[in-house]
Amino acid sequence: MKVTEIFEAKKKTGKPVLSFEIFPPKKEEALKNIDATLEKLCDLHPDFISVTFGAGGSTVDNKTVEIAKKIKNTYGVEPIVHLTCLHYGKEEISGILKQLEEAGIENVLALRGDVNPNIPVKYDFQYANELVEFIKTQGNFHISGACYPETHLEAKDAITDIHNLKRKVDAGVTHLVSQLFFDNEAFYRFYEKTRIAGISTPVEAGIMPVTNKANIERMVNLCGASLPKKFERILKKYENNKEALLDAGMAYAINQIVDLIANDVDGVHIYTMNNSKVAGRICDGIRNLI
Ligand SMILES: NC(=O)C1=CN([C@@H]2O[C@H](COP(=O)(O)OP(=O)(O)OC[C@H]3O[C@@H](n4cnc5c(N)ncnc54)[C@H](O)[C@@H]3O)[C@@H](O)[C@H]2O)C=CC1
Ligand SMILES: Nc1nc(=O)c2c([nH]1)NC[C@@H]1CN(c3ccc(C(=O)N[C@@H](CCC(=O)O)C(=O)O)cc3)CN21
Repeated sequence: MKVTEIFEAKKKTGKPVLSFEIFPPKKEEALKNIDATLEKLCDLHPDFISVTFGAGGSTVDNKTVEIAKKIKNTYGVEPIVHLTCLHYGKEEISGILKQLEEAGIENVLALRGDVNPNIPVKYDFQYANELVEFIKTQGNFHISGACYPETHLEAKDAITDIHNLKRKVDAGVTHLVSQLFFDNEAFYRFYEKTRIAGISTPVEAGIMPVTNKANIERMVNLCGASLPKKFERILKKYENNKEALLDAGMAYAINQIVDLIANDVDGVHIYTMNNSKVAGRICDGIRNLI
């Protein structure tokens, strides 16, 4: 099923779409555990699960398609396959799309991807909208894209970023997933701007539950998300108490999601990142809201 159809069906129920994100583990050992993780995540009945793509290098070692197939065929959940294009060329992307078509996987998330200084850039694509245009020529895929409630770090300003987002939507993106954020007001302001710009696709809110301080700091540096005062106080108070920080992080994420749902958000995308325990705790907290 295409993601657009999932949004249409969910809209009729008055409930938001719920999705998770996972990554193919790098270590052989973790790869063995992925089945147990997938089983637990799929037991929570998300509407779809997105699977990240390597930053670059060999497409042969890339486990993304294999994991997406498992999500679809073994667990009956719809997968979305991320595709990044800075470090891949047209032929490689085309090859992966062929594999997806053969596997009956219809949904992709077209990303430019982060710059990896250790891998040479291929110059077939510079921005995600170019990847979207290329995918359009390669088959009948539903294409999702990323968006930035607090503006992409490399963008000149917020207006330019929204104009670039509109270009990406005009190229064929029909669903947006937001970068992670901790301040819902920033998301609401951004959502309004997308409507003013003439973007009418559903926008899912990206929520990253705090599991440890180092991880959050790394992600905040990479994404440029602002930290509200009340969130900073939590991080500071519990930075040396792993269990307490996890409890507080769960409560914060659940609180954010409850507020988003109360404000009729189209969907919530949880950056669960292979942590089924965290996904389970969050779903427990919102069981009657979704
Ligand atoms: N779930 C995930 O894995 C997510 C990953 N990301 C990462 O965020 C980064 C950016 O990816 P995308 O949003 O796909 O990139 P994008 O190509 O849509 O935008 C990247 C930057 O280039 C600008 N830009 C876009 N199109 C342009 C054009 N045609 N001409 C000039 N400037 C343009 C944008 O304003 C932005 O500053 C990547 O590193 C991606 O991997 C972001 C969100 C979620
Ligand atoms: N700029 C940007 N790049 C991204 O890759 C990205 C975003 N933004 N925004 C949201 C999601 C969140 N992402 C994440 C979040 C956490 C981990 C993580 O916990 N990684 C583990 C293990 C990594 C591994 O084994 O490969 C870690 O401990 O760092 C990974 C990707 C990827 N996404």
